[in-house]
Amino acid sequence: MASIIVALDFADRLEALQLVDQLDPARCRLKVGKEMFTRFGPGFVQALQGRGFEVFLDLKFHDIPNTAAAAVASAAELGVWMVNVHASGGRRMMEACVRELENFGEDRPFLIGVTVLTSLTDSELKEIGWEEGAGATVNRLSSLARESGLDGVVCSAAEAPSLRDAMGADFRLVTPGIRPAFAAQGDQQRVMTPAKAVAAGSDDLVIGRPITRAEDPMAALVAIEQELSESRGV
Ligand SMILES: O=c1ccn([C@@H]2O[C@H](COP(=O)(O)O)[C@@H](O)[C@H]2O)c(=O)[nH]1
Repeated sequence: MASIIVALDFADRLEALQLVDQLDPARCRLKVGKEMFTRFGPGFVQALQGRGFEVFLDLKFHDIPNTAAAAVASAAELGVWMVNVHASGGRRMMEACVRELENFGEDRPFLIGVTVLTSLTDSELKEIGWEEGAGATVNRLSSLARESGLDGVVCSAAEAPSLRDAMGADFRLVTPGIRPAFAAQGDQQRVMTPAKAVAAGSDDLVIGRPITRAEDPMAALVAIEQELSESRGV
């Protein structure tokens, strides 16, 4: 069954924790990204873990192999559930990260590769020299990530069906850019509703503002859970 990962992007630690304290670790995981980690550091991750949550540390490392591998090891020491690197950092960088995580045995976090940010369109990709467009680029970077030993990728749900076919069932597809019908698209470009994302083959739905910026965040989460149950015929 697909999981929900709530993206905590808050400038205020207390505001984030007020939301977290209404959530149930049995029903969702939490994502800490660049904003909150830069402001509040490992202590914030530990505060979430102390409340029983599994944490996806979404820092999207992209650096030379030695530096990226050391950063991933630091995340593993923090005991996070999942950590990520940019697949465009290349094979040697990803392989170095995988090797480093072998030191953590079965306690290691999942390591996934960011393919093409869900905020990017084909024309924006052309501007940075990625001429093939999102679909083909995501396929290519996902193959590289799998060959390098990663557990899965971050992609948009629009790319999930072809990746699921190509990569098989045990390659994790983590999809941000989830937009329920009631939510604004904002800066996201390659978006999909929760039910369609699951039908497309997503394993983990990363959902931020549709929940965190809703007038009633818990009602928004319940509506999303209901959409998912109905799509499963539950
Ligand atoms: O391609 C990517 C990679 C990461 N993200 C992150 O996911 C959340 C999405 O939040 P929303 O508020 O639901 O848009 C956010 O933290 C991003 O940094 C992504 O959106 N796309």
